[in-house]
Amino acid sequence: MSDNDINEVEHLACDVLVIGAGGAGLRAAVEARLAGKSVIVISKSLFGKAHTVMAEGGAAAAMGNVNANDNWQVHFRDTMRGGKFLNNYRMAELHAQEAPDRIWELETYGALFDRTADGKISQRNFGGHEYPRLAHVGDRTGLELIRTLQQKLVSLQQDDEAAGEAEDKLQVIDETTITELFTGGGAVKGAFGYRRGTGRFIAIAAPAVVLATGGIGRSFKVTSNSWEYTGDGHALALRAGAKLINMEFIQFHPTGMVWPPSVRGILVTESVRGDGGVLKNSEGRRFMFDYIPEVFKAQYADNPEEADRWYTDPDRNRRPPELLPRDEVARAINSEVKAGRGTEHGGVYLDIASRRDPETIRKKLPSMYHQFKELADVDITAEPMEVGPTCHYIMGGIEVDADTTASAVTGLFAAGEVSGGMHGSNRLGGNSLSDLLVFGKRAGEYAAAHASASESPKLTEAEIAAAAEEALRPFGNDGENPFALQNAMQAVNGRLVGIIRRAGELEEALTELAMLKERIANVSASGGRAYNPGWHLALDLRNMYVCSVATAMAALERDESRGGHTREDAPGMDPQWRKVNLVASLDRAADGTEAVRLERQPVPAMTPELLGLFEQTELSKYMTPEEYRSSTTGPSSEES
Ligand SMILES: Cc1cc2nc3c(=O)[nH]c(=O)nc-3n(C[C@H](O)[C@H](O)[C@H](O)COP(=O)(O)OP(=O)(O)OC[C@H]3O[C@@H](n4cnc5c(N)ncnc54)[C@H](O)[C@@H]3O)c2cc1C
Repeated sequence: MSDNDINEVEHLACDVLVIGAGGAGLRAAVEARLAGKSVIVISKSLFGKAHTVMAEGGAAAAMGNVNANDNWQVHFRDTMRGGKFLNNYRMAELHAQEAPDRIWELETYGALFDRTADGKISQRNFGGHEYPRLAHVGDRTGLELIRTLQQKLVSLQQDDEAAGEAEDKLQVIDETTITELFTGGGAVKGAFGYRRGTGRFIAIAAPAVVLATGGIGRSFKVTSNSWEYTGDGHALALRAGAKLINMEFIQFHPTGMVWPPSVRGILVTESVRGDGGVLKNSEGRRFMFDYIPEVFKAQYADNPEEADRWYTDPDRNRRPPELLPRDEVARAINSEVKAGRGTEHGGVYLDIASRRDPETIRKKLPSMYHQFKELADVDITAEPMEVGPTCHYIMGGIEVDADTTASAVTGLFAAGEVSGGMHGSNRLGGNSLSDLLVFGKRAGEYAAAHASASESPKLTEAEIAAAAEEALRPFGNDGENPFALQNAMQAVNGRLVGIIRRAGELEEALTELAMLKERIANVSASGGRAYNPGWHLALDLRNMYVCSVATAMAALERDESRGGHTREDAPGMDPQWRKVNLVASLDRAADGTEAVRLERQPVPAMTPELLGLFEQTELSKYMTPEEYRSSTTGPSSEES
């Protein structure tokens, strides 16, 4: 394409437009194409570079390969406990029921998981999961998942070619960022964006759009997330009229690298603890025994001997407290560092060297071995790692119907990390890869069905011109540099909306964010449109901003502590708050200014059958008596 084409908008159309080429987007695309629809998949980064590719530990699915006692009911229970019972129970139920099929199906697409001695898919232990449950490929599971789904896409394209399809029925357009969704009459009708390499605009008409854009981690400085995670899908959905739920719940993974500064935040997989690693403070104390909360006391060992026996005899011993859900471990590390028992660089020690032999460590954790060797000059087979909490995942996201993944906007679906509800207040490790497979498939299926029942929409020149004008606005501004503004926003979030929160600080955060609003509206970009990261960030900033405001507002409103939301001034869970979802929407004034609105919405009540999977004594720790008394008296006999 010559530079002369730069001002010509590229026009495309399809039945199902999938925004995002991570696991959720690719799984949705496969399903929509299998349903006979024409599909376009858009990816902000290079194809194959999505967040999913970074996933290390594995995908949780109750296949029962390593412990035959596992089944969907146990997985459901673990997921609800991990989310502190704020989960959309129907999503958690579908997820637990369908995850095994989604994993087995991946094998039929060509995935090669690690095996047990008797040839089944191997499953590893992870925090909050009662049994070994994570199907994995060493510590590079996401890479295999993406490789497999990409291969499936290529095979579908080859099928189309062999069938003599004149048109390209399954297109992948990478290095292209969507900046607007087009809507009309309460329905989505397409999207607008730019090709990063050239700056040329692209407009795609589609009656069904699946958002699969991942998370918001780049709003924080210390994060395991890559540059793409600027909350684009969350913000696009809000602007289109959809709602976000429970944006206050952000997962700070307990173990990110803390040293050297250039790699601070990069993830240290939970598999290190799943495979025997323990956390120690600067006094050499294995401190997690001091932090087992009341609600988990029955399931976690209170002494090192029992904890260590669990690795070889899980049926007769309780789990090590290093494998508590992530929110608990992150808070414990934070407390140790605050109490002055941290390491030189402000973390704690994660020690696998003294617990497993070097060969086992290198075999089970090859990426971790190389990561520490190359980035920190630390040999994890001989010395402990220094680790600390890092912003990792957002549990909040687009409010969707559990079965169909439909948002409040007709034709707009969402799956994967960008959607909310499934994980409640805290996600268990491994439950994201299975979530994106289960709900990615459902999104593709229901988006295809919606497209079948819809007319092909038309985009007007006026709405395309308006989207182009908005995208070019930073070039006409005389404001600040986008990188400086991103730093400022990250500083506010890290300092005032981080792992431990207080009402006064959240109010301060909202005031400081409000002051940033004007500056972000006036952010400027210079240079040309081809490969211009300053311009790209200038456009991302307004998305990060709106997500940050939704998070701070919800964090201020929820004056209790639950999962990924800890209020120092409101410690402990409140059963009344367990019944509340905080729902954010966007009000738009005539002059185009946006304001986030927050409302309380009741959490749907669990069915008696699902309530019956829990002991009433356990439910009483989370629920009001009226709620848990409607349940029967404990786990059904279906389970062993
Ligand atoms: C280091 C690391 C390790 C992890 N390990 C595990 C694990 O072991 N198990 C587990 O279950 N979870 C793990 N997670 C979490 C999990 O990987 C993610 O939550 C999950 O992969 C998200 O998948 P997704 O399909 O929703 O989105 P992603 O994989 O994040 O993909 C998002 C896609 O959207 C595109 N996109 C974003 N914005 C736009 C836009 N405006 N226009 C066009 N495209 C856009 C991106 O380019 C990308 O293609 C890990 C996360 C990290 C960071």
